[in-house]
Amino acid sequence: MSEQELKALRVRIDSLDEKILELISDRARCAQEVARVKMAALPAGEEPIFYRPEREAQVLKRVMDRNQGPLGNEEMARLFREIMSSCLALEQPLKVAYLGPEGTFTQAAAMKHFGHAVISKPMAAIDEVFREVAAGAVNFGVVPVENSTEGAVNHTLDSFLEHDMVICGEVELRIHHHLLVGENTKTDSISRIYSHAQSLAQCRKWLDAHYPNVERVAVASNAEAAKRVKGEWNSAAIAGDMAAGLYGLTRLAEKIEDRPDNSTRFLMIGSQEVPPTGDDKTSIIVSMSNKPGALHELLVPFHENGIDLTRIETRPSRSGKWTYVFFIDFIGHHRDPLIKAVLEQISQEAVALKVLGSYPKAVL
Ligand SMILES: O=C(O)C(=O)C[C@]1(C(=O)O)C=C[C@@H](O)C=C1
Repeated sequence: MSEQELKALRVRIDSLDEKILELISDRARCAQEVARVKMAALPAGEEPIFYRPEREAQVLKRVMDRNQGPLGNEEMARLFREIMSSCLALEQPLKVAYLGPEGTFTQAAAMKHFGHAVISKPMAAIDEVFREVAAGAVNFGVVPVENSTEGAVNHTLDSFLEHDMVICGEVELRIHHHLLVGENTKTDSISRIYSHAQSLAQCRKWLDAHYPNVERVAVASNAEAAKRVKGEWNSAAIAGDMAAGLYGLTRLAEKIEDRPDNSTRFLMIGSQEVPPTGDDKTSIIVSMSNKPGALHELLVPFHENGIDLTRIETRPSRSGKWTYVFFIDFIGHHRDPLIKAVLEQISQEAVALKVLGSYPKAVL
């Protein structure tokens, strides 16, 4: 390519950037207008709701449907995700609590779902995220709920039994783990490997093969593990990209998770109900009486009405020995007439039924 061709292309890029800049600014002004309209339409004394997850899901889906490349759908949606995040911040900057410290996969999930224009607050434990949301100190919380290799995150499920919380979104994140060390650490000097228990479990086979005799130490999060090894010459951490970058660590080995499709699903929790989008999921908690066939009775209405269950999890109910609650996720919104009827049917047999929330299926 000649210098002249390159110059001409850069002139074109400059001119396109100017148009994009103008269009983004136009869009941001529109969002400011939206905020004005939302405030004007408000009955006296009510708090305006600026964040509209159902609308955001529609915007991102529309972008993906219309995209003709060369950028991929996910890439394009990610760009629009950030534009929308900045537009919302003009209306109202969202405050989001997540399972910290900084650099955790939960923080990465929060950014993937809300974009980077939020005020994010790391919390030390899952229960603290719930409490922060319940206290109204933040608008939303982000917590992990299940991993494709290791299963349910029980702390999160149990927190739903203790707090009245609405699930208003979900996001899935591909989890890649790396073996990270500080500047002066050599491969053969490692005598301890820190990580979160779930991450150690997700890399169990790799660790057995490469570091069978090295002590594995479970800590509160992978970011906490990364933070520790920064100052220790004989230890390593298992953590992801964000933590590696944040603490300036070196990757001794990359993508060491045992399963290449290792993914974690995260939930957004708040107090705001989300209207239907036509492509939603619902999460419920049900407790049945302790009698033979109870689980069958619970599942029959879903089967008979052709409702797609995406997950069922059992946890001790905490209100009696050997009694259980079921966490069930299924496709549909609790305001859909068919889902309404099914929930009605189940509640007649159930000891208790609580809808945790209906929310748009993850777009990104
Ligand atoms: O449509 C709205 O209600 C808006 O506030 C605009 C907008 C956007 O930028 O598209 C911004 C924030 C909302 O969460 C959803 C969409």
